[in-house]
Amino acid sequence: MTAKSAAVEKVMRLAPVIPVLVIEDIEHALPIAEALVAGGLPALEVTLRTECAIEAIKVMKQVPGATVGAGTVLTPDDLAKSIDAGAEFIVSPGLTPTLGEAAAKSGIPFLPGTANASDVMLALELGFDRLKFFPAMAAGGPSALKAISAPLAAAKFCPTGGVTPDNAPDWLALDAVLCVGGSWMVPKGSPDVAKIEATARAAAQLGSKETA
Ligand SMILES: O=C(O)C(=O)C[C@H](O)[C@H](O)COP(=O)(O)O
Repeated sequence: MTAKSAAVEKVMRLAPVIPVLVIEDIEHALPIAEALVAGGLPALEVTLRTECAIEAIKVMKQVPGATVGAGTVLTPDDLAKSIDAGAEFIVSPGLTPTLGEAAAKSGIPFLPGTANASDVMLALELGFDRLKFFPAMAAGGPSALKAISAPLAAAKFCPTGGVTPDNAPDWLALDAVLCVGGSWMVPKGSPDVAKIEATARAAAQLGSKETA
């Protein structure tokens, strides 16, 4: 494993699933984070897709046991804002040299997005080998990732995008997969915390990868 990716691997091994969160109302941030952590999913990815996302990162960090990261980080500016808010890891749907260099310079655990062999080769060139595979199902599903990782065995992945409780076991069965990401635990709208906790608990049982 590369030195740059060691810290993000720790985040990937916290649980089999990283919930991908779109927080529309800041009042939802705390109850959602509490329910997910109580259900056994401590790593939380707050996407920078909504106005209150940065505030939501700050709020969720107050939950004991939560490891809160920023998702949909597209630019060095997004990266800086996320770090200022206290994000503990960074997820991006893709990878550019500019973003990769900024993330490396900051030293924050970084999970860049890749969708094909060339993306993975760029990530490896930049020193990252713990990667998001996005959009996981649309990019070909488990068979595509299996094929990509045959010649690029140094890379390990968090497939995200179209992952469901039904197909997650197929992903988690791959040697190249350390965890998956998904939004299914937290549907849109006012949070039903009991339901979120129960869905999180089921997700946490999906089969975690022990540290080798
Ligand atoms: O926002 C980002 O940074 C992304 O890369 C996209 C998200 O990871 C997916 O949209 C989650 O996918 P679903 O679980 O299918 O909802």
